[in-house]
Amino acid sequence: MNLFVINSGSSSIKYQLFHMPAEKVVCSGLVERIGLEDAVITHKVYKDDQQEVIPLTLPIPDHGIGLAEVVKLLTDDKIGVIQNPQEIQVVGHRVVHGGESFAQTAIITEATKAEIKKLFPLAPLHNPSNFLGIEVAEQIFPKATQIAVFDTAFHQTMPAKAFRYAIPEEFYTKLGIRAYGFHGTSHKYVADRAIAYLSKKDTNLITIHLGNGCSMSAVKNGICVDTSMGLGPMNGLIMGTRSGDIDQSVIFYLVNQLGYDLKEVNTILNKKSGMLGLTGFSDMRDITKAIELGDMHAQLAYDMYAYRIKKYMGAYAAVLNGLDAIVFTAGVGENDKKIRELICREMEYLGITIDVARNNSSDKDMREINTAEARVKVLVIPTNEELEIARQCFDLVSNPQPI
Ligand SMILES: Nc1ncnc2c1ncn2[C@@H]1O[C@H](COP(=O)(O)OP(=O)(O)O)[C@@H](O)[C@H]1O
Ligand SMILES: CC(=O)OP(=O)(O)O
Ligand SMILES: [Mg+2]
Repeated sequence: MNLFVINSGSSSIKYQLFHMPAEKVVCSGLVERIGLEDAVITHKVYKDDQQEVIPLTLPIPDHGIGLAEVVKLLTDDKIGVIQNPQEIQVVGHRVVHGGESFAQTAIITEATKAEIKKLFPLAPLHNPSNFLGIEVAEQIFPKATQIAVFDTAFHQTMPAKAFRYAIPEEFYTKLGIRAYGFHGTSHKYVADRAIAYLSKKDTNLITIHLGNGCSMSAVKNGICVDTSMGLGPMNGLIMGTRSGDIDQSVIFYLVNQLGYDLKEVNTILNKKSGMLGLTGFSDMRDITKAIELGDMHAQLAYDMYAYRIKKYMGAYAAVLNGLDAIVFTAGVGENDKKIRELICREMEYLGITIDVARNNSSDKDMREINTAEARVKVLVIPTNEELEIARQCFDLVSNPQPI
């Protein structure tokens, strides 16, 4: 079976074409820096264990144009891997917000699309591009079964004491206002790998997903018990362009005292804050370069970013009542050794110490970076949301659920 996975992030589109059930990757790619002048598509074709890499640099203003370019590459006369879009039987889509309607992966119907659309206001950087991806894919692959895999699904196991807000009861019961959590596909994928690696029955894990969006989860025996994002993907850690936790008074002050309207405040907190607001750069690679050039704003932002994560680690170690491993994943977590070092500095009390040489290794595979004597394993596990999505889609079409 040819199964194509589309993962639209806030700044990127990742995609992979799999032969299932063998999980063989036929081609994969990444459209990065969407919205910037120098967006890059890196398309990889795998043939007989050989890899051909095709890099293209072109302006890509939005996710729709990005996806159209990807489809051109898939069906290209010379480097294409399919001749006809009808060769794709299943398309798996990452959908960020599924609310309380979707604790499981779902076949996309008009009703599913209506639910996804209803949740646009809660995930404005994501659900619209996920939805666009679905509509583009329905046109390009009209014969394929389209399936949605939700970021929120993994977190549906959180207990009410973790997901409820202390606001009047009816806001939850009538309006569904609660914490949902995001990046669930990634947290689940790396947690499952960590558990297999630890080969231990009872496990307490903290998974730390640091991409453009960032979140952390406390995972007990493979089940999510708490996570840092909330009603929408704005809460918790400092991110590329999102503030993470702030005192709600900031919003009232901006609106009531300084005359901002709520739309502006939303744009500020979602798109102009986080590392971008503090430094002028949203991409961690630009920030580390600025630090090397002596930029004090960049250094402070970097310190704040690490400090916020450290605070959540303390909270989650308490929630879990113990810790076997912490896992770093996603663009920043997998690649930025300095941030891992800064986060784990002075954490001996929790049993966390990093081995400098192991942390500096440029090995791309899953690896352990703690010192030999450390009580807690510190793991770097490359996330693979696309593979996790492919597995869940394959399971669903192989064992369809009664409706
Ligand atoms: N070598 C690197 N060093 C530091 N940060 C990196 C590196 N490579 C990628 N990143 C960071 O990873 C981020 C993107 O992560 P990713 O998980 O792909 O994000 P998303 O899925 O949210 O678009 C970029 O913003 C960049 O800051
Ligand atoms: C939910 C979220 O923040 O996703 P991403 O990191 O892909 O932007
Ligand atoms: Mg991502």
